[in-house]
Amino acid sequence: MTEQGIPPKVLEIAEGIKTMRIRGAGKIARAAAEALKIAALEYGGVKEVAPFKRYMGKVADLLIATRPTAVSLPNAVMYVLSSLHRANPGTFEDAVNTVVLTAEKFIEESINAVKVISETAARRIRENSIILTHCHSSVAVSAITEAYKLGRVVKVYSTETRPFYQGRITAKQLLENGVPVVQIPDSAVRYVMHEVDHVVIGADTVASNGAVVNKIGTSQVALAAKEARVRVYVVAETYKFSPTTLIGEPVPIEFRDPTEVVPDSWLQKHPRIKVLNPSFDVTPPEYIDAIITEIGVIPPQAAILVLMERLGWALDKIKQGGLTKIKFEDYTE
Ligand SMILES: O=C(COP(=O)(O)O)[C@H](O)[C@H](O)COP(=O)(O)O
Repeated sequence: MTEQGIPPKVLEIAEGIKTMRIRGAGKIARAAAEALKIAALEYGGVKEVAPFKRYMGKVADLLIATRPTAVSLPNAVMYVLSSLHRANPGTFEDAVNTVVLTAEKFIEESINAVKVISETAARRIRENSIILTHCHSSVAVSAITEAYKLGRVVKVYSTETRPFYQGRITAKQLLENGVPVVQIPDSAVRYVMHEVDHVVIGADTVASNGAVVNKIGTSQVALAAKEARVRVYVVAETYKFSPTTLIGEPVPIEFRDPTEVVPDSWLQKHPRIKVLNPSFDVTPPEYIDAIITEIGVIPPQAAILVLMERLGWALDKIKQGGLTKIKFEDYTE
């Protein structure tokens, strides 16, 4: 990336998100907040509020364009930049401070949310449980580890999560935390489901109707769990709830390069075979038993209440402007 005037460290974070060196909805959100903080501190333009706001809007657009599906990314960016709108800073220095302090607040609250969710989720895991998780969710790993510390987990099935194999990160982290883990191919989910007591998964986006968008294959896991009457818990911070879904905006699903699925040489050999690589899917609310957030455990159908409680400021904006999408200049101008 070669955007003019944007500090190299910020470009590096944006590139890291794009190439999935920084991945997982929570980490992406915190990295974006950190990038905004760096951008504010390293701003090299005219030291006045208006050009600074325009510059921050540009940085926001760059960050948001990196990956489309996890709403944690635009929510984090909006949380930080809307503070500029709310605080209405009189001086350039106040404006920079506002961004820096709000970014730090977001990061701190986000880390704290993971802790609260983990403690809450651990209490819902029964003694001697076998857990199944999919992909790599830092909240799910933390929640499962917390339950293990309470002596409630005897084994975790971790799917390998083709094509990017995030499940290997999950397996390694759980093992480092002392949790007995068994790595399985995604296609073995239904085979092991009869043994499983709880499915614990993360989320990239929760829609206003309680549908959960998460790593591709999550909906198949939930389907197999429903058939086997296994409870499915989604562990997700409230900034993963999407305000724009309330006005009917669909959650954009990211499609990634075919070479993540098959090697380029194979594609060259078989030019008429098309390869589809959707990165996320949607699990309908009826396949989810509870969404565990830092403000409590809710049935997916109560997602709207979380949106009103935590993202009311974004909802107000939608109502006022009748916007089909929340635009960043609405917060920064
Ligand atoms: O689907 C993924 C990661 O997808 P990707 O690897 O494509 O980013 C995770 O389950 C959620 O992001 C939640 O993660 P966390 O709980 O860490 O926020």
